[in-house]
Amino acid sequence: MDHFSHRDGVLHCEDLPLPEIAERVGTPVYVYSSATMVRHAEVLKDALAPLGNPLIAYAVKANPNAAVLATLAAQGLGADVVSGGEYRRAVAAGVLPEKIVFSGVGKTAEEMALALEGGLFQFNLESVEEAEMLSEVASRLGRTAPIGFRVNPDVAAGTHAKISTGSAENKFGVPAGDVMAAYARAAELPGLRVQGVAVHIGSQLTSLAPLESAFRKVGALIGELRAAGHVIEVADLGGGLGITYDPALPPPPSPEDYGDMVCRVAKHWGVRLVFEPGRLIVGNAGVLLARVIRVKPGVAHPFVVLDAAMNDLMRPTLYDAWHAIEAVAPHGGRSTLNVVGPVCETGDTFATGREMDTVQAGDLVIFRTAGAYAAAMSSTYNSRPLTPEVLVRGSEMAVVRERIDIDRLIAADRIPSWLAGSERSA
Ligand SMILES: Cc1ncc(COP(=O)(O)O)c(C=O)c1O
Ligand SMILES: N[C@@H](CCCC[NH3+])C(=O)O
Repeated sequence: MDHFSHRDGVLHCEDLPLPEIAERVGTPVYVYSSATMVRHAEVLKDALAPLGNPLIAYAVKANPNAAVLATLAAQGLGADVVSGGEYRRAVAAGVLPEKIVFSGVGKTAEEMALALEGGLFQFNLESVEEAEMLSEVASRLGRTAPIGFRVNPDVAAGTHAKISTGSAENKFGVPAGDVMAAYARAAELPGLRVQGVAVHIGSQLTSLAPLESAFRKVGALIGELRAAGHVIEVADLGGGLGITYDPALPPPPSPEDYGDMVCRVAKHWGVRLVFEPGRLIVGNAGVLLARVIRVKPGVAHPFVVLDAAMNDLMRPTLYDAWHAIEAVAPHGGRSTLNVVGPVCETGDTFATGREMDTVQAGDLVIFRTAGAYAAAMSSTYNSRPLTPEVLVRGSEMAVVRERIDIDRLIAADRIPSWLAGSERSA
């Protein structure tokens, strides 16, 4: 069921008409459906239930809003974090530390200490150098760090090059040929307890084949590691399952298909499985609601200039990503349009030659599938305010991030004293 649908000719989020949100909070604004997030969490839990007691550690980077994290924590989900900031956000929102995995190639000693003191399920390490640093930090704190290495299985994920992580040339993970030596070294380090293995090959994967190939390599590796005397009780299979952006394209595999594949491959590994889904849980639970500032004539097609821009939604310019754009209260016609924002970059283009609802100045539009890697990647480029976020539940709404306005941004800047004699102070 789609929680963003038309009722009486107007798009609603659950039971709330989107124009009401625009009126109360202004535009642009991110709008999230609580019911969609809960349903996605439930569908995934059901799909993975045959695997025993898997840990579903939501990838916080997809949408780190505290209200989103609290919604998912209430569903029993843990968190996959990649920074001290994400760790702190997750814990502050109610995620249990024992359900947190810490990923990422560049954890600092401070971030390691934070997670060791607060507690976590596992560090996913990406190099021997990192293992050595973690052992030192843990020893200094009188703790033992539970670890697994993230292996780079060298499989082509078949996704956009900028979000592919499991090929040999990517910075992520320990190369397959170095994995046994990495575990041997970790076993010697006093501050570490080897417990698992991890893999993650990329995001927005639309085929199960590369995932299955990576997981089979992990299965073989578990056998080799055990034969070498390591205790392997955990396998973290990462995230990456794709979602529908363009309904005209074939749908990605369902969570059920994914669960069946994992069952076939991993059910008898004798480990606790961990999953790190991000986009799958929140991607289709959010839209970006924006207003048309004006429609400007163009040579090939008119330009629809919105009050949202690339600083609010980076995905189109960064990955050539396609997001559905729809009028909130369609007038009935269809047109071929270029949809752009006000930022001074040609890349501030959301769609070129898009056949879509005809719109005029003052109309509201939405970008669908803007729950993941959208608000999370926004900035204040061009001194634009940071877009607020709203969570809807039924006919209730809550502003879950305020608009960070320009006054706050100006107040955060400092003019150094050595400029005191300059013209501006005259
Ligand atoms: C280590 C790790 N885990 C999980 C994810 C979440 O990926 P997705 O949102 O595609 O499920 C990512 C992002 O690619 C990641 O780098
Ligand atoms: N930011 C990317 C996904 C990155 C996944 C993180 N490893 C996107 O919007 O598709």
